Amino acid sequence: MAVSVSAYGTGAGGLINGNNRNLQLQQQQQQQGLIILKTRTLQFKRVAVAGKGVVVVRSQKGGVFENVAVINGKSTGALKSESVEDELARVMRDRAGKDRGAVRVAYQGCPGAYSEAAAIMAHPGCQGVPCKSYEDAIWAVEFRRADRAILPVESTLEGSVVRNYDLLVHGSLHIVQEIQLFVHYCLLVAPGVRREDVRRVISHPMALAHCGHTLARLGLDSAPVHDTAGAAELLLNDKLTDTAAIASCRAAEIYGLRVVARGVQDESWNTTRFLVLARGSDLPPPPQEEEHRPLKTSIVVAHGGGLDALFKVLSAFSKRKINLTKFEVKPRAAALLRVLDVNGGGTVREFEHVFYIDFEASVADLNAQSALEELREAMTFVRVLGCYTADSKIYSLD
Ligand SMILES: O=C(O)C(=O)Cc1ccccc1
Repeated sequence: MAVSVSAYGTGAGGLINGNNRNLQLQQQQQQQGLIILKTRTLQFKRVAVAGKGVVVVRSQKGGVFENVAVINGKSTGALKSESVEDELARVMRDRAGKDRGAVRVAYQGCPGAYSEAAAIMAHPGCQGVPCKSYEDAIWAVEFRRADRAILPVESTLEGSVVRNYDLLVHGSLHIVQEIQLFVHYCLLVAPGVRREDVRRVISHPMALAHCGHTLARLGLDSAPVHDTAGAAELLLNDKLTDTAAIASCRAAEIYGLRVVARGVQDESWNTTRFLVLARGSDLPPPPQEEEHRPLKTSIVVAHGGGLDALFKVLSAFSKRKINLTKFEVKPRAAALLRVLDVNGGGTVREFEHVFYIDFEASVADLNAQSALEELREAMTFVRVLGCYTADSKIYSLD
């Protein structure tokens, strides 16, 4: 009987030793606010200590989740599922109020997703806030359910994740940090499934793209799902016996899956870049120039078209010897950039021609200010998305 957990622990250290029917729990591992538990009779995915004593454990019978126990003396009968969720939400809110230390980082996916790992890399000890979509991760920060959001925005193999750039440009959050990862993928199966039983693979679209040649060589079909860790969870919940998930080793641990292959990515040098976003009202102090970690500024430029636009933008930087690390022409097929033109009497204007640019200088640098001023005169719309320390290191993630 697969068991899952409905909320995210804060690693409050509150070890659960509740004796509840089959639920003799013992702590196995504590990671970054997660307590991985196993029991003799039940394979827990994860049991969250949402606050003092309130732990919810769910079982799934025929696809229907029900709460089999709530530790701390309250029997399941006393709690209907929605009240359990409400109680958890209340406890989590209380804890969030008390536990100001842990930065809450919203990410798209389930615990064990690569974005969660990137969040922990960016903010060690952070509290992950799993979200159903990238939009939800951004809304979580907008509505103060999280302090930061982390989004994958490009990879060397696949280029930019245009829809995430669009989310960034259309939203009001600012880039405060970048982190680059070598993402190394594993092939996971549910317990009892053999490698030779696998006919297809499910995972996040970007993970499938990064492993495309490997999957073709293995003769495996593939289907995109929500996220890599969500794919791992699906194997267990739907008892899939002919399907594998491309996900992390950590997802295998959390969801009790077996790793049948490691390093299934096509190119181990492939790098995925994540951006960390914050509310404008909550920006960290402006980054200081450090010798080995130059500053970077990201901007978006929209214009009315014309071949000279490209020349004007490039010359504004080149004549000031400002190095560009990214120059992306937003694909025409993607949604138009729609902005409220406050200078134009508050009219909404739509732009078909948009450049995403990163340059190596602080937005406060006078030389950069001069280049931005020239762009503002020549272009219709220029917005600074953020100024942050360039991360020259590339971390490895399994
Ligand atoms: O699905 C995940 O695990 C994500 O966090 C998205 C993702 C997928 C592949 C590489 C980097 C991020």
